[in-house]
Amino acid sequence: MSTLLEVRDLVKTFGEGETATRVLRGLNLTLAQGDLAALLGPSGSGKSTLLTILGTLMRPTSGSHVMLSMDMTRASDAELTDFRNRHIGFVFQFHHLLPDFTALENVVFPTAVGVGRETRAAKERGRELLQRVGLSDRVHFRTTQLSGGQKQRVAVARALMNRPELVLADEPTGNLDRESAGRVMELLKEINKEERTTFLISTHDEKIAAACRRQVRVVDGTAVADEVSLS
Ligand SMILES: Nc1ncnc2c1ncn2[C@@H]1O[C@H](COP(=O)(O)OP(=O)(O)OP(=O)(O)O)[C@@H](O)[C@H]1O
Repeated sequence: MSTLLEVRDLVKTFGEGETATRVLRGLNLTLAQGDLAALLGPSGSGKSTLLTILGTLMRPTSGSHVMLSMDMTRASDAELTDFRNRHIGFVFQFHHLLPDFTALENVVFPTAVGVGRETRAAKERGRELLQRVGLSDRVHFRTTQLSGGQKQRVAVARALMNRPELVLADEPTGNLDRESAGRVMELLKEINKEERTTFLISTHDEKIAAACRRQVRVVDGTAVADEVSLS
């Protein structure tokens, strides 16, 4: 399998001097194209920090970060923004949908920001994605008219809008009941299989982690213990 991204000796320190907190302490991780990986670790171990760096939303203090053969540590802010829009999707614990907009408008939004308007092709893709996540009958519903699980499925559709190679999900099921959580996880698995989209999913839920092919554990911000499940 070809390598999608690699970080080596990744260090992230917040603050300076006596109050400095060293969160990531030389972390190594390689993701292959098509990986479906859970990111586990105790609260405060640095999972969100790692996802934020991999999403190019924050720079590491030191270490290397290469994705799709591009050296992220040498890229300008504008290059990072462009790269992020093209290649990375995000799903968060809280859906972060725009409340006054419909499901379709929320899904199309990332593209609309990129090109300055909602093209017909973008709307078509948005509709297809909403159908894919099982919400074809909710296309024109506003965010406020959707259940928690439905909102999170809209957020998954939105993350896929620009056909990203990598989707970073930070506790995507953390706010959902067990049944909705299971359904969202099933959906991520199907998309991973069908489109070979790579997923890195941070979770405290061992059941969600077990549904992934890889389990990556952050231990003391230092080592990453990696277990590849056989199922
Ligand atoms: N901007 C910041 N400034 C200072 N410290 C920070 C900042 N962001 C995170 N931290 C610290 O870094 C550590 C790791 O936080 P992070 O959110 O990455 O952990 P996590 O593993 O995602 O935790 P959880 O499972 O609870 O979400 C915490 O001790 C946190 O206080």
